[in-house]
Amino acid sequence: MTVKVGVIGTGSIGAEHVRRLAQQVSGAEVTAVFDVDRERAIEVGAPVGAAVHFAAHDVIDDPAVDAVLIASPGDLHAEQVLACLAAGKPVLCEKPLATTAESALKVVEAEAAHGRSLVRVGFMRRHDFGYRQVKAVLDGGGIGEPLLMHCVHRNASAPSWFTSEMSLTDSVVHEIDAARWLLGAEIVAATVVAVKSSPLAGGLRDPQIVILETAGGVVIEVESFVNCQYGYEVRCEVVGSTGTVSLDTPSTGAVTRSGGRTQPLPDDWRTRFGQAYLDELQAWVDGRPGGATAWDGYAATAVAEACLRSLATGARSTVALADAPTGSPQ
Ligand SMILES: NC(=O)c1ccc[n+]([C@@H]2O[C@H](COP(=O)([O-])OP(=O)(O)OC[C@H]3O[C@@H](n4cnc5c(N)ncnc54)[C@H](O)[C@@H]3O)[C@@H](O)[C@H]2O)c1
Ligand SMILES: O[C@H]1[C@H](O)[C@@H](O)[C@H](O)[C@@H](O)[C@H]1O
Repeated sequence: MTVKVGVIGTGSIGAEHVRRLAQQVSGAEVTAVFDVDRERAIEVGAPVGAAVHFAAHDVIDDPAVDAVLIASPGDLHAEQVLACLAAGKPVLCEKPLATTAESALKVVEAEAAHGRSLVRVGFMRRHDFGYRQVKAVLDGGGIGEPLLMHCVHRNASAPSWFTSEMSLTDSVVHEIDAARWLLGAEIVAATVVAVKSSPLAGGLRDPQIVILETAGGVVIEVESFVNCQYGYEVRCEVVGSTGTVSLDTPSTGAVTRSGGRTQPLPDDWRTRFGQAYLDELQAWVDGRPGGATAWDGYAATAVAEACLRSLATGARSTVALADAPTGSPQ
């Protein structure tokens, strides 16, 4: 059976998802798209034969759409996911699920009322081969008891409209989700530590260091540097009671010759996580379990909110998650 997908938002990642769904994911086709930038929607949707609609709800209500992928700006996600749930359609929502914990919780509650899993959140690192290897070692007890975690998340440069807050809600939110998933624990507190800003960061607080704490006392230290200049780099290391496990930058194409060794770096998330996005889409279309749930999206947003409070005040900020509603897929 072919899953007919409607896509809302055909910007950078929306266009990539449309292309993957149409060309690389088996059992899927893109039947409808919408973007407020109509020319962009036509440019992306027409080559794959999708109907180009005039509103998001036209995509959601289209009888030729079985499932919806949302890749619009983050502040629209919760409302659009709620509309998909009202129509009873499965939805893959790009991160973040919502920009406030309150609106994310409404999504969790609306899904629970359906009593079945309809929402996936695009935390694609859960599908990345390297991250999955780290997870397998941790789950197998390969390093004993996890004690602390170091994370590095660097982008070569951020767009002009990027803010210090977005370094937390757009970038660090990936580490928040990855840490929760890898460690199997909720994060209970966040502290943003003031560090010296790069003179090339255009006035942003950049880099930033964030200290997260889990319920079981594991401390996660995250560096987010969105104007590091040199390329895209995502790394992490979990230190356990009997060893460590690390995710390094994939080292394909390293050149060793007289004078030294050079290793190419990905330009950005497109190249570094290309296979993870594809695996995420294929798993979603196949209806396979795994991937981030609405609850995961809610928890990540609640922790990101705590980061924002800490950024504003300089103080440690605690996270108080609501009780999961009955029937909510975890
Ligand atoms: N998982 C990842 O690694 C990853 C990577 C990139 C982006 N994202 C997320 O995907 C989302 C989109 O990011 P992007 O980089 O593609 O941004 P973008 O600005 O390139 O694209 C957003 C698109 O949404 C459109 N849009 C604006 N208002 C809309 C509306 N009301 N309805 C429909 N479309 C609307 C814009 O015209 C634009 O084309 C963000 O939430 C971002 O955090 C995730
Ligand atoms: O929206 C992007 C995307 O989520 C990338 O995966 C991340 O590395 C960037 O920092 C973020 O700005």
